[in-house]
Amino acid sequence: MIRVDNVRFGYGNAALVLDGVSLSVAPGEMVALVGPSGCGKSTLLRLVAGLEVPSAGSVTRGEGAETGFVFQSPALLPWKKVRANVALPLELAGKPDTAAVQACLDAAGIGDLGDRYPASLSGGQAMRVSIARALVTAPDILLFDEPFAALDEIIRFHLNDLILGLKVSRKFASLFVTHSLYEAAYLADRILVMGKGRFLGQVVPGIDPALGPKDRRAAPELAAAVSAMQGWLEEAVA
Ligand SMILES: Nc1ncnc2c1ncn2[C@@H]1O[C@H](COP(=O)(O)OP(=O)(O)OP(=O)(O)O)[C@@H](O)[C@H]1O
Repeated sequence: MIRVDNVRFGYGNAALVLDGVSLSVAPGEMVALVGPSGCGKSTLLRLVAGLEVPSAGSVTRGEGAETGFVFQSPALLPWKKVRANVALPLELAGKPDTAAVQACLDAAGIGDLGDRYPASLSGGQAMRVSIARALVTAPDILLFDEPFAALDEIIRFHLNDLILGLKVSRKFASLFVTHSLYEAAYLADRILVMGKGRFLGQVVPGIDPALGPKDRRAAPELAAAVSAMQGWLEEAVA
């Protein structure tokens, strides 16, 4: 669904931010990107979204693939009710669909908040609205850029489980940028560890998908995946 082939990219005449990066994401697969601040994770997402163009190499998405974005800031329009915020991508595409909006509110666990204004929501609820808005066009690809970094840990755990459920029910392919090695191990099928402008290595947690949240968080595979990521990152700074 996503293929990045030997991409090089720099902003303007500045030094290269990405220097020969390749990755692929299969339909329904979630790949996490972790790495130190400034290594180029967000830039890579922008290239995959088509917001930037590589100076060498190529980025391809599945033919006709619909792409959605979830950022750290929910960026809701304060003068519109929750329902209207979620409906916005469909309105902009000229394809209003009230049932799809309600289905996405339900899927995000906020089926009863459609008539509220953003100012009345908690941070976790606002993020759920942002997720519902990203789902409303039934995307084949979802790009997450540190979506839960500003939220407290318990809310973050709930949202992690929401994403795991949606990944199965909505079947999108996704790239998930996070600073949390633990979150990456909990969510992703595969984790790509980045150093400055390039990949250092890959970690496959292999946690049994049948495990419930409590057992998943306690799984030895999760701890092993975090430790493997730490290994790659420490080697890079050594
Ligand atoms: N619009 C821009 N113009 C010029 N340089 C930029 C721009 N955006 C990012 N950069 C630079 O590109 C490099 C990579 O930035 P990027 O935001 O992709 O890193 P990141 O890994 O996502 O960082 P963080 O984890 O802190 O969000 C940094 O040196 C940054 O200063």
